[in-house]
Amino acid sequence: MQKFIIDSPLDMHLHLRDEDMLKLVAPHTSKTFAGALIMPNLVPPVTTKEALISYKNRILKACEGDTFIPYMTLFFQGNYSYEFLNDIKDEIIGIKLYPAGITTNSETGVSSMDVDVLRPTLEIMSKLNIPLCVHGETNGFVMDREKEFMPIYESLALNFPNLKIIMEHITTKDAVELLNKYDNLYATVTLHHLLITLDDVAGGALKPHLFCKPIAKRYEDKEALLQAALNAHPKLMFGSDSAPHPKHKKECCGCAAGVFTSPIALQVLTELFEKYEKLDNLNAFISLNAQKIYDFEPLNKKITLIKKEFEVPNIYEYKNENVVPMYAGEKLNWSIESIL
Ligand SMILES: NC(=O)N[C@@H](CC(=O)O)C(=O)O
Ligand SMILES: [Zn+2]
Ligand SMILES: [Zn+2]
Repeated sequence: MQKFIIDSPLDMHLHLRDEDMLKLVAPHTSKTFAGALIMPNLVPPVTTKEALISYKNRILKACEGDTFIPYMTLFFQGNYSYEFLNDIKDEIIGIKLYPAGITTNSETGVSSMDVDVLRPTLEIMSKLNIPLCVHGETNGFVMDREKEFMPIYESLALNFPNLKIIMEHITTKDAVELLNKYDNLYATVTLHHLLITLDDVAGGALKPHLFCKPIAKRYEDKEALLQAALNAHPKLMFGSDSAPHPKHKKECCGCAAGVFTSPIALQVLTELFEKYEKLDNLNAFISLNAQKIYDFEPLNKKITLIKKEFEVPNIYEYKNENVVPMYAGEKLNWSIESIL
């Protein structure tokens, strides 16, 4: 096959940051994606209606000229009232919960994952039909953090059967298996976790641009994620978790966690699904599943990919900001031909 059309791609887990970094990275998503779920971990995090609407407007401005919907999220706090959530519910697609200190800009996240502590807010969310997106890691041993979080997902799923729970950026076989156990559990998976294991990050010379949370795991985990994605598991959505940090914060002592993949995501996914002869499932994985899970209005943006070499730039820059993409300087087999 020489050409492939992706219908209304959606990125259901995206970090756009703010100010010049927002202006630098947003167009890399808004040109080629129909919409994206925007993470709220700014400094300070997005916790008020005012902050949310003004952030949405800054995003729309950074994406000017593109047909693109930013689906906004609120940063979970245990003290949101029914009135507050009822008032903001039409502005948001979900609320993102971070255990405190577990990842970039999560210091003000929740300090307890006890269901009874979280119950008041989660009951309001169930009633108002607001999905819960979760960064599911404990603070245990780094390779076991997601696995150790599985009982927490189970107890959330059991205690709040009417709450849609999205396990964000899953990285383990255990999480894939849990998807099939509870009706109200869903998940996103990134591009990089379909491609790399811990070996690619730290098995040879350390690769800071592949360092992210949750850390890439074992071969069998990658394999389970890949099979679920290639077969367009109906409860799994594409969420790039494209998480830009400036080069000096990646290539240093104390490397920030996050992989920047927005400019290469569609090309690499096409190559991957083609390699396994699963291109027929790509539109479900990258768009239809999310539309069903989140109940979207119909979308219409067609991206034509062509089998033609694309050399990934070494760095993207705007004013004083810069960011190094995954596969910097390398050649990909597919390029974006046109956008309609
Ligand atoms: N994934 C990451 O490694 N980093 C994300 C935060 C997150 O999604 O956990 C970021 O905001 O930089
Ligand atoms: Zn996260
Ligand atoms: Zn993220």
